[in-house]
Amino acid sequence: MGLTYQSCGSGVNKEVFLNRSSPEAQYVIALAGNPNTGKSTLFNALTGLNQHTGNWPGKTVLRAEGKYVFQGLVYNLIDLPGTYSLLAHSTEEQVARDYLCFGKPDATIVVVDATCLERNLNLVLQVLEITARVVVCVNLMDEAKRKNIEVDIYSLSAELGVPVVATAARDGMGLETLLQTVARIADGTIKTTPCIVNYDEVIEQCITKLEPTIKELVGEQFNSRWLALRLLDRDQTVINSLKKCLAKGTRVGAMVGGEILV
Ligand SMILES: Nc1nc2c(ncn2[C@@H]2O[C@H](COP(=O)(O)OP(=O)(O)OP(=O)(O)O)[C@@H](O)[C@H]2O)c(=O)[nH]1
Ligand SMILES: [Mg+2]
Repeated sequence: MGLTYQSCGSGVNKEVFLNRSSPEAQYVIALAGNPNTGKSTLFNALTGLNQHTGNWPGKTVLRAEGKYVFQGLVYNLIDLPGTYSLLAHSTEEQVARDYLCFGKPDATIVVVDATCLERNLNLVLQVLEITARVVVCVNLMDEAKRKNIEVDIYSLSAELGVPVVATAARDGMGLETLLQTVARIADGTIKTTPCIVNYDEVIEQCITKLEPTIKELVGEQFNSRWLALRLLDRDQTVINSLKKCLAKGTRVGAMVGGEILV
């Protein structure tokens, strides 16, 4: 839709085109979710920046970065493009997926739409396959209320094995609780037990065979189960990103020698 550096305005971080990690930040937090769930609205509310928002999908094309301070600590917040999956069928999906896997954020907020939870939970499960450091943010609670939709936050949290927080980002509702929860995930106070998809026996056997070799190659820094699944998919884009990451020996998303890794 022709989103350009100029059209993004001064609020959007230049990181969309040039990655600039805030050196004083203690933690890096990623914002993921389906298109149109309010990620950029949340990003703007927390950072005071002006990332593109609107009620059409696909506004955030590449990732943007800002920061916020909570209880004296600085958090770098990364607004990822909206995606329905992380299987890298599009640039947006690849940007989001690579950031979650190779950028190794300290916590990931998955923003879901309270009015169509079922569709959104597919992505939540995919994110949980990559990282356990997740907070699910059930946004648009005001819309859900208007439509008489009730969301059982406690049961959802119990089923997913990660904290779930209800918000209406446009009105600032629930943001304090969200920040508290994200802080506790980032500093390791909250340990999650994410719901992991179990595949057919033959696939699980292949994962078991592949994982030790992957761990030998990448150590504990990346999720070997998820990498095994992608290798079984023969996903060349993951292999390419992993090669880049290992060659640079650092987080994807970091600026190395003037080059952006994703
Ligand atoms: N009613 C209501 N509307 C919201 C809320 N949060 C966001 N919106 C609206 O939802 C629309 C989409 O919000 P965005 O923040 O652009 O969504 P996004 O997830 O960044 O979308 P993509 O960048 O396309 O992935 C905008 O019109 C927002 O004003 C909320 O809590 N309640
Ligand atoms: Mg957006």
